Amino acid sequence: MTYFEEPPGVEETFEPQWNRGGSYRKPYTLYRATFIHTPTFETGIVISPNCLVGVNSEGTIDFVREEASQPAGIDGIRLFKQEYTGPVQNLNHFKYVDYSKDCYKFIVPGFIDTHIHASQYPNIGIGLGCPLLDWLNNYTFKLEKRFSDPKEQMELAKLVYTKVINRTLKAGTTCASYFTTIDTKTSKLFADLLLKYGQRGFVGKVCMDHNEEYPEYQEPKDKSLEAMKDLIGYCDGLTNVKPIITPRFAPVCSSSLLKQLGQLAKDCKIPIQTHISENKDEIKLVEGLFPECDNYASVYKDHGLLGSSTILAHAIHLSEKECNVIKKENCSLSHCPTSNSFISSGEAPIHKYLYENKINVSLGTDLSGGYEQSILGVMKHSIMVSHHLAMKTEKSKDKLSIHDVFYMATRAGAIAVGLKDKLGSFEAGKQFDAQLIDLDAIGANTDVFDWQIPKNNEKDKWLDLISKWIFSGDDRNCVKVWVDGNLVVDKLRLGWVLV
Ligand SMILES: Nc1nc2[nH]cnc2c(=O)[nH]1
Ligand SMILES: [Zn+2]
Repeated sequence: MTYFEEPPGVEETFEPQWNRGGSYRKPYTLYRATFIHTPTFETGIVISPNCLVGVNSEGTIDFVREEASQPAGIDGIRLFKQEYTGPVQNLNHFKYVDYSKDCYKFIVPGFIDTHIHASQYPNIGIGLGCPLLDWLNNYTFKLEKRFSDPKEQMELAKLVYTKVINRTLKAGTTCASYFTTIDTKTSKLFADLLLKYGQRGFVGKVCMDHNEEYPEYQEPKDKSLEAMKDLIGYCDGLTNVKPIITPRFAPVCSSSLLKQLGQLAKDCKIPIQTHISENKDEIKLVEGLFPECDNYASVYKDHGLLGSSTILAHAIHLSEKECNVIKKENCSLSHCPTSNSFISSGEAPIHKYLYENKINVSLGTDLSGGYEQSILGVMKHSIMVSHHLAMKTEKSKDKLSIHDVFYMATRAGAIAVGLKDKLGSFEAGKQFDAQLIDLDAIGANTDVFDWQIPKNNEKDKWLDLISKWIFSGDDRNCVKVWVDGNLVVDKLRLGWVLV
């Protein structure tokens, strides 16, 4: 038997070349650490100190042994090997990474951001105080249009898309459902960059053919459909980078485009993302444009765009009738509270959607309506917005809990992007998409005092630490990130820099 225990910081580095068909094989790796996840909505947060997780060369979790009783280090590994009955035939060479002795470190699933506009990244923090429709016309369409300008598009796209992928990855986002722009060439470049940096992602070339307020930014219906098909072909055969059909939102799409996109999604078995019910003026606009439809949700339903692979972003002002349609169609919502506050769109009643309507609700940064690139920040803001809602409604049950937001950031996200069997928690058969959190990371804000350190698996103390992480932590606490078992961010490695 050979094994090597590596000090934190000198693990394998990411080599992206296998993504388009290379043959790199990772060593079988055993991770020992405190693992924290929400396997189901009902279970709540499960904390497993001294847990042993085996990850095979495909990055798939081979087994999870909770509260492994073996001693850490070589003795434990010898014992483990004797007892191993998993599917790997020849477990002679493996790597062993042990974080269990460090009480400030724990491993959580990678975050899943279910609504983010990659092209809007440069506009973070810009446009404060502008309501949605003005914000789109004054800031957003202008920036997105530049990605179609032959004079600057490739340079601009490379600059912006490289930054947004790396910023989100280093904040623990292992998978995201992106909007790009109406431009196909730069959307393809975006797919290439996801592959290059190793983030799992959905590429949504924006489809819109009816932009009355800003006619310079739209494209003819047939061109939009052809471009979408072109992108679908481009992503064919890729495992971690997939296309997603993206009618921007009903006000800028003709009925015919919506219908044909619904059909395309069905024919090619491709997921769908769009916006819904974000702003009251937007809702009035939709009523005027689609008088034959019952409500905003019905516009999408009547055009064949609702189903279990549909992500609807914002959903702040839904009627009960619309909630019923969304539940019946098994769609997921993406809650974007930082954006809803920044553009002052409203406070979505997420507790009600989760517990009464039983709709799957995930989280989105919605850059750059949202100013927060990290899902950890969105978790914090979700709770704060729910407290404001509860003060307004005088219903304390409107408040979201730590468990709710942890679940929404991980498991609910996996359900929303159609990867519930593959991502979102630590179970045998799932991919190892994970982040190592260090509350004692260099430069971090999270001060943990002696009496706050959990001993003997004290669950309440662990929950306090998780709460401390959500409220006073940030991307500095996320020190390593794995996608498919590949280490794609390693801030413990000497010389690590953000691209
Ligand atoms: N927040 C937000 N809402 C939208 N509705 C339609 N397009 C957008 C967008 O880019 N951002
Ligand atoms: Zn959006």
